[in-house]
Amino acid sequence: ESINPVSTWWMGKISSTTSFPSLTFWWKIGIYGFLGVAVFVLMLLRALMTAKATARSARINHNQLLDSVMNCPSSFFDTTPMGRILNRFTGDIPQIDQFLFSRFLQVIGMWVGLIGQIVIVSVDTPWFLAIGLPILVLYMGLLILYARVSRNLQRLESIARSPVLSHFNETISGAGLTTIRSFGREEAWKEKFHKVNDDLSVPFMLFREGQKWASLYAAVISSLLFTGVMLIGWFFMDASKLSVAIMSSMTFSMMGLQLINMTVDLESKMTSFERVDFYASKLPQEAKGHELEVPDSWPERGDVTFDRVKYKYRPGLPFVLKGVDFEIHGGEKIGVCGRTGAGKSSLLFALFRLVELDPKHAPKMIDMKTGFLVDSDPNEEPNSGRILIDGVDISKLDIHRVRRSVAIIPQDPTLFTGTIRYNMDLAGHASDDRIWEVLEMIEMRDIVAGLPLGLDSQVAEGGGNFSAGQRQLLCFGRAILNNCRVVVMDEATANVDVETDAKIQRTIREQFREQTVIVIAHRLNTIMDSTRIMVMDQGYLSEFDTPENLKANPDSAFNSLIQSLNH
Ligand SMILES: Nc1ncnc2c1ncn2[C@@H]1O[C@H](COP(=O)(O)OP(=O)(O)OP(=O)(O)O)[C@@H](O)[C@H]1O
Repeated sequence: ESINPVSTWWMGKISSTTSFPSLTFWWKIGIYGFLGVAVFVLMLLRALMTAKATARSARINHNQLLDSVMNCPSSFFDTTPMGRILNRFTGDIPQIDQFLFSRFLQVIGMWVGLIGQIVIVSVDTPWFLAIGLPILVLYMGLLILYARVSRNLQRLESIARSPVLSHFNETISGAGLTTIRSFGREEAWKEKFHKVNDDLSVPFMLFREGQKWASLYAAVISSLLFTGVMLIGWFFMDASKLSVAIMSSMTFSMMGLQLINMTVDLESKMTSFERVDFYASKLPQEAKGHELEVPDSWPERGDVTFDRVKYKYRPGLPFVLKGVDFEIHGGEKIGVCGRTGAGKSSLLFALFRLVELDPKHAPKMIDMKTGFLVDSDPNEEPNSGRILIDGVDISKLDIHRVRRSVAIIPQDPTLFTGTIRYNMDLAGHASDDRIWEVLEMIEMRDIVAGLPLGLDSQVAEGGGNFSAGQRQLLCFGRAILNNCRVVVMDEATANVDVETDAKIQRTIREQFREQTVIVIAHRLNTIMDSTRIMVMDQGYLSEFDTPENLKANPDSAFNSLIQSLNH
Protein backbone atom coordinates (compact mmCIF):
# COMPACT_ATOMS: atom_id res chain seq x y z
CA GLU A 1 0.00 0.00 0.00
CA SER A 2 2.85 2.37 0.72
CA ILE A 3 4.39 1.72 -2.71
CA ASN A 4 1.15 2.60 -4.49
CA PRO A 5 1.32 6.35 -3.71
CA VAL A 6 5.05 6.35 -4.53
CA SER A 7 4.15 4.90 -7.92
CA THR A 8 1.47 7.58 -8.47
CA TRP A 9 3.97 10.24 -7.44
CA TRP A 10 6.57 8.82 -9.84
CA MET A 11 4.01 8.84 -12.67
CA GLY A 12 3.32 12.52 -11.99
CA LYS A 13 7.04 13.29 -11.96
CA ILE A 14 7.92 11.58 -15.19
CA SER A 15 4.99 13.11 -17.03
CA SER A 16 6.92 16.39 -16.79
CA THR A 17 9.95 16.49 -19.15
CA THR A 18 11.90 18.79 -16.81
CA SER A 19 12.16 16.38 -13.86
CA PHE A 20 15.06 13.94 -13.65
CA PRO A 21 16.68 15.07 -16.93
CA SER A 22 19.62 12.67 -16.39
CA LEU A 23 17.28 9.60 -16.77
CA THR A 24 16.30 8.36 -20.20
CA PHE A 25 12.64 7.72 -21.08
CA TRP A 26 13.12 3.93 -20.78
CA TRP A 27 14.70 4.24 -17.34
CA LYS A 28 11.72 6.26 -16.15
CA ILE A 29 9.25 3.72 -17.53
CA GLY A 30 11.42 0.90 -16.18
CA ILE A 31 11.29 2.31 -12.63
CA TYR A 32 7.52 2.71 -12.92
CA GLY A 33 7.26 -0.91 -14.10
CA PHE A 34 9.50 -2.07 -11.25
CA LEU A 35 7.24 -0.35 -8.73
CA GLY A 36 4.22 -2.15 -10.32
CA VAL A 37 5.96 -5.55 -10.08
CA ALA A 38 6.97 -4.81 -6.48
CA VAL A 39 3.32 -4.12 -5.61
CA PHE A 40 2.29 -7.39 -7.29
CA VAL A 41 4.95 -9.49 -5.49
CA LEU A 42 4.18 -7.94 -2.11
CA MET A 43 0.44 -8.49 -2.60
CA LEU A 44 1.11 -12.14 -3.45
CA LEU A 45 3.22 -12.49 -0.31
CA ARG A 46 0.51 -10.81 1.74
CA ALA A 47 -2.13 -13.21 0.37
CA LEU A 48 0.01 -16.26 1.20
CA MET A 49 0.77 -15.05 4.71
CA THR A 50 -2.89 -14.14 5.27
CA ALA A 51 -4.01 -17.63 4.23
CA LYS A 52 -1.53 -19.29 6.58
CA ALA A 53 -2.13 -16.99 9.54
CA THR A 54 -5.93 -17.13 9.15
CA ALA A 55 -5.99 -20.93 9.11
CA ARG A 56 -3.77 -21.09 12.18
CA SER A 57 -5.66 -18.51 14.22
CA ALA A 58 -9.00 -20.06 13.20
CA ARG A 59 -7.86 -23.41 14.57
CA ILE A 60 -6.56 -21.91 17.82
CA ASN A 61 -9.64 -19.74 18.37
CA HIS A 62 -12.09 -22.53 17.74
CA ASN A 63 -10.24 -25.06 19.89
CA GLN A 64 -9.89 -22.67 22.82
CA LEU A 65 -13.57 -21.75 22.60
CA LEU A 66 -14.65 -25.38 22.41
CA ASP A 67 -12.38 -26.43 25.30
CA SER A 68 -13.63 -23.60 27.45
CA VAL A 69 -17.33 -24.28 26.79
CA MET A 70 -16.83 -28.03 27.30
CA ASN A 71 -15.26 -27.36 30.70
CA CYS A 72 -18.02 -25.07 31.94
CA PRO A 73 -19.87 -26.17 35.05
CA SER A 74 -23.52 -27.20 34.84
CA SER A 75 -24.56 -23.85 36.41
CA PHE A 76 -23.30 -22.10 33.27
CA PHE A 77 -25.56 -24.19 31.04
CA ASP A 78 -28.47 -23.67 33.45
CA THR A 79 -28.13 -19.89 33.18
CA THR A 80 -27.05 -19.44 29.57
CA PRO A 81 -29.57 -19.80 26.74
CA MET A 82 -28.39 -22.37 24.21
CA GLY A 83 -28.91 -19.76 21.44
CA ARG A 84 -26.22 -17.58 22.99
CA ILE A 85 -23.70 -20.41 22.96
CA LEU A 86 -24.64 -21.39 19.41
CA ASN A 87 -24.24 -17.76 18.38
CA ARG A 88 -20.60 -17.83 19.44
CA PHE A 89 -19.92 -20.87 17.27
CA THR A 90 -22.13 -20.10 14.28
CA GLY A 91 -22.14 -16.27 14.24
CA ASP A 92 -18.92 -14.97 15.76
CA ILE A 93 -16.44 -17.65 14.79
CA PRO A 94 -17.22 -17.42 11.03
CA GLN A 95 -16.91 -13.62 11.23
CA ILE A 96 -13.46 -13.96 12.75
CA ASP A 97 -12.33 -16.82 10.51
CA GLN A 98 -13.48 -15.38 7.24
CA PHE A 99 -13.08 -11.65 7.61
CA LEU A 100 -11.23 -10.38 10.68
CA PHE A 101 -7.64 -10.88 9.58
CA SER A 102 -8.09 -9.82 5.95
CA ARG A 103 -10.16 -6.83 7.00
CA PHE A 104 -7.47 -5.87 9.51
CA LEU A 105 -4.81 -5.96 6.78
CA GLN A 106 -7.04 -4.00 4.42
CA VAL A 107 -7.69 -1.28 6.98
CA ILE A 108 -4.02 -0.99 7.92
CA GLY A 109 -3.10 -0.90 4.22
CA MET A 110 -5.65 1.77 3.46
CA TRP A 111 -4.58 3.98 6.34
CA VAL A 112 -0.95 3.69 5.24
CA GLY A 113 -2.05 4.42 1.65
CA LEU A 114 -4.14 7.42 2.65
CA ILE A 115 -1.46 8.99 4.81
CA GLY A 116 1.12 8.13 2.09
CA GLN A 117 -0.98 10.01 -0.50
CA ILE A 118 -1.04 13.11 1.66
CA VAL A 119 2.69 12.98 2.43
CA ILE A 120 3.73 12.40 -1.19
CA VAL A 121 1.55 15.06 -2.71
CA SER A 122 2.48 17.51 0.04
CA VAL A 123 6.24 17.05 -0.55
CA ASP A 124 5.86 18.62 -3.98
CA THR A 125 2.73 20.62 -3.35
CA PRO A 126 2.68 21.76 0.27
CA TRP A 127 -0.51 23.65 -0.47
CA PHE A 128 -2.29 20.33 -0.60
CA LEU A 129 -1.83 20.07 3.17
CA ALA A 130 -4.03 23.12 3.61
CA ILE A 131 -6.99 21.14 2.32
CA GLY A 132 -5.79 17.52 2.93
CA LEU A 133 -5.40 17.85 6.70
CA PRO A 134 -8.81 19.45 7.47
CA ILE A 135 -10.42 16.83 5.24
CA LEU A 136 -8.61 14.07 7.15
CA VAL A 137 -9.94 15.56 10.39
CA LEU A 138 -13.47 15.64 8.96
CA TYR A 139 -13.19 11.98 7.93
CA MET A 140 -11.97 11.09 11.41
CA GLY A 141 -14.91 12.94 12.97
CA LEU A 142 -17.35 11.10 10.72
CA LEU A 143 -15.66 7.82 11.54
CA ILE A 144 -15.87 8.38 15.31
CA LEU A 145 -19.54 9.37 15.12
CA TYR A 146 -20.57 6.55 12.81
CA ALA A 147 -18.45 3.93 14.62
CA ARG A 148 -20.11 4.68 17.95
CA VAL A 149 -23.62 4.21 16.54
CA SER A 150 -22.78 1.17 14.50
CA ARG A 151 -20.92 -0.51 17.39
CA ASN A 152 -24.01 -0.24 19.59
CA LEU A 153 -26.32 -1.38 16.81
CA GLN A 154 -24.20 -4.43 16.18
CA ARG A 155 -24.16 -5.19 19.90
CA LEU A 156 -27.96 -4.96 19.94
CA GLU A 157 -28.15 -7.16 16.87
CA SER A 158 -25.99 -9.80 18.50
CA ILE A 159 -28.10 -9.74 21.69
CA ALA A 160 -31.26 -10.05 19.59
CA ARG A 161 -29.89 -12.98 17.58
CA SER A 162 -29.64 -15.34 20.59
CA PRO A 163 -33.43 -15.47 21.26
CA VAL A 164 -34.01 -16.38 17.59
CA LEU A 165 -31.59 -19.27 17.83
CA SER A 166 -32.96 -20.34 21.24
CA HIS A 167 -36.54 -20.24 20.01
CA PHE A 168 -35.66 -22.24 16.92
CA ASN A 169 -33.62 -24.72 18.93
CA GLU A 170 -36.25 -25.40 21.58
CA THR A 171 -38.93 -25.68 18.88
CA ILE A 172 -37.24 -28.41 16.88
CA SER A 173 -35.32 -30.27 19.59
CA GLY A 174 -36.69 -33.07 21.74
CA ALA A 175 -40.46 -33.25 21.75
CA GLY A 176 -40.80 -29.48 21.13
CA LEU A 177 -42.65 -29.64 17.83
CA THR A 178 -44.87 -32.53 18.92
CA THR A 179 -45.86 -30.69 22.10
CA ILE A 180 -46.60 -27.45 20.25
CA ARG A 181 -48.76 -29.29 17.71
CA SER A 182 -50.59 -31.36 20.30
CA PHE A 183 -51.53 -28.19 22.21
CA GLY A 184 -52.47 -26.43 18.96
CA ARG A 185 -50.04 -23.59 19.68
CA GLU A 186 -48.51 -23.37 16.20
CA GLU A 187 -49.81 -19.84 15.59
CA ALA A 188 -48.59 -18.55 18.98
CA TRP A 189 -45.18 -20.09 18.28
CA LYS A 190 -45.06 -18.53 14.81
CA GLU A 191 -45.97 -15.15 16.28
CA LYS A 192 -43.24 -15.41 18.88
CA PHE A 193 -40.81 -16.34 16.13
CA HIS A 194 -41.87 -13.29 14.10
CA LYS A 195 -41.45 -11.09 17.16
CA VAL A 196 -37.92 -12.27 17.98
CA ASN A 197 -37.09 -12.01 14.27
CA ASP A 198 -38.38 -8.43 14.17
CA ASP A 199 -36.33 -7.59 17.24
CA LEU A 200 -33.31 -8.85 15.31
CA SER A 201 -34.22 -7.02 12.09
CA VAL A 202 -34.56 -3.55 13.66
CA PRO A 203 -30.89 -3.05 14.61
CA PHE A 204 -29.86 -4.74 11.35
CA MET A 205 -31.96 -2.34 9.23
CA LEU A 206 -30.75 0.66 11.22
CA PHE A 207 -27.18 -0.47 10.68
CA ARG A 208 -27.80 -0.63 6.91
CA GLU A 209 -29.37 2.83 6.93
CA GLY A 210 -26.40 4.10 8.95
CA GLN A 211 -24.10 2.94 6.15
CA LYS A 212 -26.06 5.06 3.66
CA TRP A 213 -25.90 8.04 6.03
CA ALA A 214 -22.13 7.70 6.34
CA SER A 215 -21.78 7.38 2.53
CA LEU A 216 -23.73 10.59 2.02
CA TYR A 217 -21.57 12.59 4.41
CA ALA A 218 -18.40 11.05 3.03
CA ALA A 219 -19.50 12.19 -0.45
CA VAL A 220 -20.03 15.72 0.90
CA ILE A 221 -16.51 15.71 2.38
CA SER A 222 -15.12 14.45 -0.97
CA SER A 223 -16.80 17.33 -2.80
CA LEU A 224 -15.21 19.76 -0.35
CA LEU A 225 -11.84 18.19 -1.08
CA PHE A 226 -12.29 18.52 -4.87
CA THR A 227 -13.42 22.10 -4.62
CA GLY A 228 -10.48 22.93 -2.33
CA VAL A 229 -7.94 21.23 -4.61
CA MET A 230 -9.35 23.02 -7.68
CA LEU A 231 -9.19 26.41 -6.00
CA ILE A 232 -5.66 25.93 -4.68
CA GLY A 233 -4.56 24.42 -8.02
CA TRP A 234 -6.05 27.35 -9.98
CA PHE A 235 -3.98 29.89 -8.06
CA PHE A 236 -0.83 28.11 -6.89
CA MET A 237 -0.01 24.98 -8.96
CA ASP A 238 1.32 24.28 -12.43
CA ALA A 239 -0.49 21.81 -14.69
CA SER A 240 1.56 18.68 -13.79
CA LYS A 241 1.28 19.27 -10.05
CA LEU A 242 -2.42 19.94 -10.35
CA SER A 243 -2.94 16.67 -12.25
CA VAL A 244 -1.19 14.75 -9.48
CA ALA A 245 -3.22 16.60 -6.84
CA ILE A 246 -6.47 15.79 -8.69
CA MET A 247 -5.51 12.11 -9.04
CA SER A 248 -4.58 11.98 -5.36
CA SER A 249 -7.76 13.66 -4.21
CA MET A 250 -9.82 11.20 -6.30
CA THR A 251 -8.01 8.29 -4.63
CA PHE A 252 -8.24 10.11 -1.34
CA SER A 253 -12.03 10.50 -1.45
CA MET A 254 -12.60 6.95 -2.70
CA MET A 255 -10.37 5.62 0.05
CA GLY A 256 -11.97 7.87 2.66
CA LEU A 257 -15.41 6.34 2.25
CA GLN A 258 -14.08 2.80 1.99
CA LEU A 259 -11.89 3.39 4.98
CA ILE A 260 -14.80 4.52 7.11
CA ASN A 261 -16.92 1.51 6.15
CA MET A 262 -14.06 -0.90 6.59
CA THR A 263 -12.91 0.50 9.92
CA VAL A 264 -16.46 0.22 11.24
CA ASP A 265 -16.73 -3.27 9.84
CA LEU A 266 -13.40 -4.16 11.44
CA GLU A 267 -14.73 -2.91 14.75
CA SER A 268 -17.75 -5.20 14.47
CA LYS A 269 -15.47 -8.15 13.71
CA MET A 270 -13.43 -7.14 16.75
CA THR A 271 -16.64 -7.23 18.81
CA SER A 272 -17.11 -10.83 17.62
CA PHE A 273 -13.53 -11.52 18.63
CA GLU A 274 -14.08 -9.94 22.06
CA ARG A 275 -17.12 -12.17 22.63
CA VAL A 276 -15.26 -15.30 21.53
CA ASP A 277 -12.27 -14.27 23.62
CA PHE A 278 -14.53 -13.81 26.65
CA TYR A 279 -15.99 -17.27 26.11
CA ALA A 280 -12.55 -18.79 25.46
CA SER A 281 -10.76 -17.28 28.45
CA LYS A 282 -13.15 -15.92 31.10
CA LEU A 283 -16.02 -18.38 31.43
CA PRO A 284 -16.40 -20.18 34.75
CA GLN A 285 -14.59 -23.51 34.53
CA GLU A 286 -14.86 -26.77 36.40
CA ALA A 287 -12.16 -27.25 39.02
CA LYS A 288 -8.86 -28.27 37.48
CA GLY A 289 -5.98 -29.99 39.19
CA HIS A 290 -5.96 -32.36 42.10
CA GLU A 291 -4.53 -32.44 45.57
CA LEU A 292 -4.53 -36.22 45.81
CA GLU A 293 -3.43 -39.02 43.49
CA VAL A 294 -5.14 -42.39 43.58
CA PRO A 295 -3.94 -45.66 42.04
CA ASP A 296 -5.50 -46.90 38.79
CA SER A 297 -7.31 -49.61 40.73
CA TRP A 298 -9.25 -47.01 42.82
CA PRO A 299 -12.01 -47.52 43.90
CA GLU A 300 -11.48 -51.14 44.81
CA ARG A 301 -14.34 -51.64 47.28
CA GLY A 302 -16.94 -49.10 46.13
CA ASP A 303 -17.79 -47.66 49.59
CA VAL A 304 -19.71 -44.39 49.19
CA THR A 305 -20.01 -41.97 52.11
CA PHE A 306 -21.97 -38.71 52.25
CA ASP A 307 -20.74 -36.57 55.13
CA ARG A 308 -23.18 -33.74 56.04
CA VAL A 309 -23.71 -32.88 52.37
CA LYS A 310 -25.51 -29.58 52.02
CA TYR A 311 -25.70 -27.76 48.72
CA LYS A 312 -27.64 -25.55 46.40
CA TYR A 313 -27.33 -25.55 42.63
CA ARG A 314 -26.44 -21.87 42.44
CA PRO A 315 -26.07 -18.89 44.79
CA GLY A 316 -29.46 -17.35 45.49
CA LEU A 317 -31.33 -20.67 45.23
CA PRO A 318 -32.53 -22.76 48.19
CA PHE A 319 -30.54 -25.72 49.47
CA VAL A 320 -31.65 -28.96 47.76
CA LEU A 321 -29.69 -31.31 50.01
CA LYS A 322 -29.81 -30.09 53.59
CA GLY A 323 -27.14 -32.06 55.41
CA VAL A 324 -27.35 -35.60 54.08
CA ASP A 325 -25.32 -38.24 55.94
CA PHE A 326 -25.00 -41.91 55.03
CA GLU A 327 -22.57 -44.71 54.41
CA ILE A 328 -22.89 -47.33 51.70
CA HIS A 329 -20.64 -50.38 51.83
CA GLY A 330 -18.98 -51.74 48.71
CA GLY A 331 -21.22 -54.18 46.82
CA GLU A 332 -24.48 -53.01 48.39
CA LYS A 333 -27.52 -52.56 46.17
CA ILE A 334 -29.25 -49.38 47.33
CA GLY A 335 -32.71 -48.27 46.26
CA VAL A 336 -33.56 -44.58 46.52
CA CYS A 337 -37.16 -43.37 46.61
CA GLY A 338 -39.09 -40.30 47.64
CA ARG A 339 -41.58 -37.86 46.26
CA THR A 340 -40.96 -35.72 43.18
CA GLY A 341 -38.41 -33.00 43.92
CA ALA A 342 -37.26 -34.70 47.16
CA GLY A 343 -33.61 -34.53 46.07
CA LYS A 344 -32.96 -38.05 44.71
CA SER A 345 -31.24 -37.01 41.46
CA SER A 346 -29.42 -34.29 43.39
CA LEU A 347 -27.56 -37.04 45.29
CA LEU A 348 -26.09 -38.19 41.98
CA PHE A 349 -25.37 -34.64 40.87
CA ALA A 350 -23.07 -34.24 43.85
CA LEU A 351 -21.53 -37.69 43.36
CA PHE A 352 -20.40 -36.68 39.87
CA ARG A 353 -19.21 -33.30 41.14
CA LEU A 354 -21.59 -31.52 38.79
CA VAL A 355 -21.99 -29.22 41.77
CA GLU A 356 -18.99 -28.57 44.01
CA LEU A 357 -19.28 -28.96 47.78
CA ASP A 358 -15.91 -27.42 48.52
CA PRO A 359 -16.42 -23.60 48.37
CA LYS A 360 -12.92 -23.13 47.00
CA HIS A 361 -13.99 -24.97 43.83
CA ALA A 362 -17.22 -22.96 43.48
CA PRO A 363 -17.37 -21.62 39.92
CA LYS A 364 -18.03 -17.98 39.08
CA MET A 365 -21.59 -17.15 38.09
CA ILE A 366 -22.93 -15.73 34.85
CA ASP A 367 -25.74 -13.19 34.72
CA MET A 368 -28.63 -14.81 32.86
CA LYS A 369 -29.62 -11.64 31.00
CA THR A 370 -26.32 -10.05 30.05
CA GLY A 371 -24.12 -13.15 29.93
CA PHE A 372 -21.39 -11.38 31.96
CA LEU A 373 -19.74 -12.58 35.16
CA VAL A 374 -21.39 -11.54 38.43
CA ASP A 375 -20.10 -11.62 41.98
CA SER A 376 -21.82 -13.88 44.49
CA ASP A 377 -23.03 -12.54 47.82
CA PRO A 378 -20.13 -13.14 50.28
CA ASN A 379 -22.62 -13.40 53.18
CA GLU A 380 -24.52 -16.29 51.62
CA GLU A 381 -24.00 -19.68 53.25
CA PRO A 382 -21.80 -21.76 50.93
CA ASN A 383 -22.13 -25.44 50.02
CA SER A 384 -20.56 -27.78 52.51
CA GLY A 385 -19.90 -31.42 53.34
CA ARG A 386 -17.81 -34.17 51.79
CA ILE A 387 -18.37 -37.20 49.61
CA LEU A 388 -15.94 -40.06 50.03
CA ILE A 389 -15.46 -43.04 47.77
CA ASP A 390 -13.38 -45.75 49.44
CA GLY A 391 -12.48 -43.19 52.09
CA VAL A 392 -11.08 -40.64 49.60
CA ASP A 393 -12.65 -37.16 49.53
CA ILE A 394 -13.60 -36.83 45.84
CA SER A 395 -13.28 -33.05 45.87
CA LYS A 396 -9.51 -33.53 46.23
CA LEU A 397 -9.20 -35.69 43.11
CA ASP A 398 -9.02 -34.84 39.45
CA ILE A 399 -12.65 -34.31 38.42
CA HIS A 400 -12.34 -36.58 35.37
CA ARG A 401 -10.85 -39.35 37.49
CA VAL A 402 -13.92 -39.17 39.76
CA ARG A 403 -16.35 -39.31 36.86
CA ARG A 404 -14.49 -42.20 35.21
CA SER A 405 -14.96 -44.31 38.31
CA VAL A 406 -18.75 -44.07 38.43
CA ALA A 407 -21.06 -45.34 35.67
CA ILE A 408 -24.47 -43.77 35.20
CA ILE A 409 -27.57 -44.96 33.42
CA PRO A 410 -29.43 -41.68 33.23
CA GLN A 411 -33.10 -40.76 33.35
CA ASP A 412 -32.80 -39.48 29.80
CA PRO A 413 -31.02 -42.27 27.90
CA THR A 414 -28.41 -40.87 25.57
CA LEU A 415 -27.42 -42.58 22.33
CA PHE A 416 -25.07 -41.09 19.77
CA THR A 417 -25.05 -41.13 15.98
CA GLY A 418 -22.94 -44.16 15.03
CA THR A 419 -23.16 -47.93 15.07
CA ILE A 420 -24.74 -50.02 17.81
CA ARG A 421 -21.27 -51.38 18.60
CA TYR A 422 -19.96 -47.84 19.11
CA ASN A 423 -22.90 -46.92 21.33
CA MET A 424 -22.49 -49.97 23.51
CA ASP A 425 -18.72 -49.75 23.83
CA LEU A 426 -17.64 -46.12 23.62
CA ALA A 427 -14.06 -46.94 24.59
CA GLY A 428 -13.85 -49.61 21.85
CA HIS A 429 -12.33 -52.27 24.14
CA ALA A 430 -14.99 -55.02 24.16
CA SER A 431 -15.07 -57.99 21.78
CA ASP A 432 -18.13 -58.64 19.60
CA ASP A 433 -18.85 -61.82 21.57
CA ARG A 434 -18.96 -59.86 24.82
CA ILE A 435 -21.27 -57.23 23.26
CA TRP A 436 -23.67 -59.95 22.02
CA GLU A 437 -23.56 -61.53 25.48
CA VAL A 438 -24.55 -58.21 27.07
CA LEU A 439 -27.28 -57.69 24.46
CA GLU A 440 -28.66 -61.08 25.51
CA MET A 441 -28.69 -59.98 29.16
CA ILE A 442 -30.65 -56.85 28.38
CA GLU A 443 -33.04 -58.71 26.08
CA MET A 444 -31.98 -56.78 23.00
CA ARG A 445 -30.13 -59.57 21.20
CA ASP A 446 -33.05 -60.60 18.97
CA ILE A 447 -33.82 -57.01 18.02
CA VAL A 448 -30.23 -56.20 17.07
CA ALA A 449 -29.76 -59.58 15.31
CA GLY A 450 -32.90 -58.80 13.28
CA LEU A 451 -31.33 -55.64 11.86
CA PRO A 452 -29.63 -56.15 8.46
CA LEU A 453 -26.18 -55.04 9.70
CA GLY A 454 -26.36 -56.38 13.27
CA LEU A 455 -23.86 -54.56 15.50
CA ASP A 456 -22.91 -52.34 12.56
CA SER A 457 -26.46 -51.00 12.19
CA GLN A 458 -26.66 -47.24 12.51
CA VAL A 459 -28.26 -45.50 15.48
CA ALA A 460 -30.10 -42.37 14.32
CA GLU A 461 -29.51 -38.97 15.95
CA GLY A 462 -30.50 -39.15 19.63
CA GLY A 463 -31.35 -42.85 19.15
CA GLY A 464 -34.49 -41.87 17.21
CA ASN A 465 -34.83 -45.32 15.59
CA PHE A 466 -35.22 -47.04 18.99
CA SER A 467 -38.05 -46.73 21.48
CA ALA A 468 -37.41 -44.93 24.79
CA GLY A 469 -37.32 -48.28 26.61
CA GLN A 470 -34.90 -49.81 24.11
CA ARG A 471 -32.65 -46.76 24.43
CA GLN A 472 -32.60 -47.25 28.21
CA LEU A 473 -31.72 -50.90 27.74
CA LEU A 474 -28.82 -50.06 25.42
CA CYS A 475 -27.53 -47.51 27.98
CA PHE A 476 -27.82 -50.18 30.63
CA GLY A 477 -25.78 -52.55 28.43
CA ARG A 478 -23.17 -49.81 28.04
CA ALA A 479 -22.84 -49.56 31.83
CA ILE A 480 -22.38 -53.37 32.11
CA LEU A 481 -19.58 -53.24 29.53
CA ASN A 482 -18.01 -50.24 31.25
CA ASN A 483 -17.49 -52.30 34.40
CA CYS A 484 -17.18 -49.50 37.01
CA ARG A 485 -17.06 -50.21 40.71
CA VAL A 486 -19.94 -47.82 41.42
CA VAL A 487 -23.01 -47.83 39.16
CA VAL A 488 -25.92 -45.44 39.52
CA MET A 489 -29.28 -45.63 37.77
CA ASP A 490 -31.66 -42.69 37.74
CA GLU A 491 -35.13 -43.87 36.76
CA ALA A 492 -33.31 -45.96 34.20
CA THR A 493 -36.12 -48.47 33.77
CA ALA A 494 -39.05 -46.05 33.93
CA ASN A 495 -39.84 -46.66 30.26
CA VAL A 496 -39.63 -50.45 30.14
CA ASP A 497 -42.49 -52.80 31.00
CA VAL A 498 -42.72 -54.37 34.44
CA GLU A 499 -41.50 -57.77 33.25
CA THR A 500 -38.38 -56.34 31.54
CA ASP A 501 -37.77 -54.17 34.58
CA ALA A 502 -37.79 -57.24 36.83
CA LYS A 503 -35.43 -59.02 34.46
CA ILE A 504 -33.06 -56.04 34.50
CA GLN A 505 -33.07 -55.96 38.29
CA ARG A 506 -32.17 -59.67 38.28
CA THR A 507 -29.39 -58.97 35.77
CA ILE A 508 -28.10 -56.17 38.01
CA ARG A 509 -27.79 -58.59 40.89
CA GLU A 510 -26.00 -61.16 38.71
CA GLN A 511 -23.77 -58.86 36.68
CA PHE A 512 -23.04 -56.24 39.29
CA ARG A 513 -22.57 -58.70 42.14
CA GLU A 514 -19.45 -56.94 43.43
CA GLN A 515 -20.34 -53.41 42.36
CA THR A 516 -22.07 -50.83 44.48
CA VAL A 517 -25.35 -50.04 42.73
CA ILE A 518 -27.56 -47.08 43.57
CA VAL A 519 -30.97 -47.23 41.89
CA ILE A 520 -33.39 -44.30 41.94
CA ALA A 521 -36.92 -45.42 41.14
CA HIS A 522 -40.48 -44.23 41.45
CA ARG A 523 -41.73 -47.74 40.83
CA LEU A 524 -41.13 -49.24 44.26
CA ASN A 525 -41.12 -52.84 42.97
CA THR A 526 -37.93 -51.98 41.11
CA ILE A 527 -36.04 -51.46 44.38
CA MET A 528 -37.80 -53.96 46.64
CA ASP A 529 -34.91 -56.44 46.37
CA SER A 530 -32.28 -53.86 47.33
CA THR A 531 -29.96 -54.46 50.25
CA ARG A 532 -31.14 -51.18 51.79
CA ILE A 533 -33.57 -48.45 50.82
CA MET A 534 -33.05 -44.73 51.20
CA VAL A 535 -36.12 -42.51 51.49
CA MET A 536 -35.49 -38.86 50.59
CA ASP A 537 -37.81 -36.11 51.78
CA GLN A 538 -37.42 -32.41 50.99
CA GLY A 539 -33.65 -32.55 50.81
CA TYR A 540 -33.23 -34.73 53.92
CA LEU A 541 -32.50 -38.43 54.22
CA SER A 542 -35.57 -39.43 56.18
CA GLU A 543 -35.04 -43.24 56.29
CA PHE A 544 -32.26 -45.66 55.41
CA ASP A 545 -32.81 -49.31 56.24
CA THR A 546 -33.52 -52.74 54.80
CA PRO A 547 -36.83 -53.07 52.92
CA GLU A 548 -38.03 -55.58 55.52
CA ASN A 549 -37.43 -53.22 58.46
CA LEU A 550 -38.99 -50.28 56.63
CA LYS A 551 -42.07 -52.32 55.72
CA ALA A 552 -42.35 -53.65 59.23
CA ASN A 553 -42.61 -50.15 60.66
CA PRO A 554 -46.20 -48.96 60.05
CA ASP A 555 -45.15 -45.31 60.65
CA SER A 556 -42.28 -45.35 58.15
CA ALA A 557 -42.25 -42.83 55.31
CA PHE A 558 -41.58 -45.81 53.05
CA ASN A 559 -44.87 -47.43 54.03
CA SER A 560 -46.77 -44.21 53.44
CA LEU A 561 -45.14 -43.99 49.98
CA ILE A 562 -46.30 -47.54 49.24
CA GLN A 563 -49.80 -46.66 50.38
CA SER A 564 -49.94 -43.45 48.34
CA LEU A 565 -48.93 -45.43 45.26
CA ASN A 566 -51.58 -48.08 45.93
CA HIS A 567 -54.34 -45.47 46.02
N1 LIG B 1 -30.22 -27.79 37.58
C1 LIG B 1 -30.96 -27.35 38.61
N2 LIG B 1 -30.92 -26.06 38.94
C2 LIG B 1 -31.63 -25.58 39.98
N3 LIG B 1 -32.43 -26.34 40.74
C3 LIG B 1 -32.53 -27.64 40.45
C4 LIG B 1 -31.80 -28.22 39.36
N4 LIG B 1 -32.09 -29.55 39.32
C5 LIG B 1 -32.97 -29.78 40.32
N5 LIG B 1 -33.23 -28.64 40.99
C6 LIG B 1 -34.11 -28.50 42.18
O1 LIG B 1 -33.64 -29.39 43.15
C7 LIG B 1 -34.74 -29.97 43.85
C8 LIG B 1 -34.56 -31.49 43.88
O2 LIG B 1 -34.58 -31.95 42.54
P1 LIG B 1 -34.20 -33.45 42.16
O3 LIG B 1 -34.12 -33.53 40.67
O4 LIG B 1 -33.04 -33.88 42.94
O5 LIG B 1 -35.49 -34.21 42.68
P2 LIG B 1 -35.91 -35.74 42.47
O6 LIG B 1 -36.24 -36.27 43.81
O7 LIG B 1 -34.89 -36.47 41.69
O8 LIG B 1 -37.24 -35.53 41.62
P3 LIG B 1 -37.86 -36.49 40.48
O9 LIG B 1 -38.40 -37.68 41.18
O10 LIG B 1 -38.94 -35.64 39.93
O11 LIG B 1 -36.78 -36.79 39.49
C9 LIG B 1 -35.99 -29.54 43.13
O12 LIG B 1 -36.63 -28.58 43.92
C10 LIG B 1 -35.52 -28.92 41.84
O13 LIG B 1 -36.29 -27.82 41.48
